[in-house]
Amino acid sequence: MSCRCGLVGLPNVGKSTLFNALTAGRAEVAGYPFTTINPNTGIVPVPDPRLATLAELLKPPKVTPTTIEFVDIAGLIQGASQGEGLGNQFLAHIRDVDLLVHVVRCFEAEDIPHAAPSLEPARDVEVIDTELLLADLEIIGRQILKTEKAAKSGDKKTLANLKILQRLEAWLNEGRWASTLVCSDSERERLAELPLLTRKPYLLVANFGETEWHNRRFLPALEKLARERQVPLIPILGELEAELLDLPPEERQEFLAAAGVAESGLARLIQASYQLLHLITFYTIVGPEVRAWTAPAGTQASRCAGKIHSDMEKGFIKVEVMHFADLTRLGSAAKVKEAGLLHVEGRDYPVQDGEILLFRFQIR
Ligand SMILES: Nc1ncnc2c1ncn2[C@@H]1O[C@H](COP(=O)(O)OP(=O)(O)OP(=O)(O)O)[C@@H](O)[C@H]1O
Ligand SMILES: [Mg+2]
Repeated sequence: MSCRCGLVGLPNVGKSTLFNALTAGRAEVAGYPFTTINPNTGIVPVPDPRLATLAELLKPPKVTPTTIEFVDIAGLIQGASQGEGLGNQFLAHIRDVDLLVHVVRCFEAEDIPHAAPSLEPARDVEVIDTELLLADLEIIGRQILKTEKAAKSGDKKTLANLKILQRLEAWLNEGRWASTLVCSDSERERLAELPLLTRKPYLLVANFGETEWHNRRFLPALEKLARERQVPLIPILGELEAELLDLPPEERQEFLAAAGVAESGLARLIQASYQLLHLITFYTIVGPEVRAWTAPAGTQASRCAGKIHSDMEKGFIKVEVMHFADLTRLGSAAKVKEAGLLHVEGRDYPVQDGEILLFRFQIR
């Protein structure tokens, strides 16, 4: 399923710190570059107010949130696309993820070396983004060479391929991202076959120290950049949030509030990632368990059943559907049915975000 979020950025910007804060994990964190070499992977529960409301209403013994996966990747440096650092190897790890979470350092610390002569987050973002663009340009360049040879035959489809590749090359050369190139469906399909980094959904995380959080020194430049690029920007006190993990959740909130943070940046990051991946949440209420599940928007009911159990997909008969909003407004499944708001759908039904599903199936 498509929901792997990769933490990328320069070395020593706090990727592993953030990963640990997200996953309550124990990835190695240290004040020297390239601490992380092999990617760390962790499964993270998705904070979900609707699930909390269902739990409150139905009081089931067991409540299971849905999850999303984060991958802590090694730091990239300038020249990575040319093999600097562990260059291409790290880029390969980035190709494996579905979403790029670009972590940028917004904390001064003399004892923690920075990959650039000064701390300038907006420029640091450009350094990494340029490497991603260059890596894509290399792929496109190779494809163009190959396609040019093949196009000599005059084959129409090959000529069309060549055209979109050349258009994308010019676009990337202007510093723009493959994801923003306007193209036809068939062109999009062609580009989807290539392992391009700049086609992936992308968001920026600004990892602040407490001093910088309060003086807001780096924020305006990053906000401007995020606006221009039309990407979400999530400011976060990464180290503080990682340290608070040892405390019970209520106390965490108190500490964050004391540091001037209204809402945990981690929760915002998880939710933003979820949205960018165009995922929906559906719910099941079976026996003692209320559970949230994730699927890409538009997934058919039988495929959703398959996420729960392959037998449910194979033996799918129908699905009874009600909406979260109706259940919480009316208070019980019986009342939803009485009001005529429970509908029965077949295997091709595209499941909507917030629906509560009861699958009917036979074991074959
Ligand atoms: N918000 C922050 N404020 C202050 N220090 C921080 C913050 N976030 C991380 N650090 C410190 O920065 C150092 C580098 O952190 P970390 O190992 O998480 O970076 P990384 O990006 O994973 O590095 P690498 O690319 O080498 O794996 C650590 O000493 C960590 O404690
Ligand atoms: Mg690391």
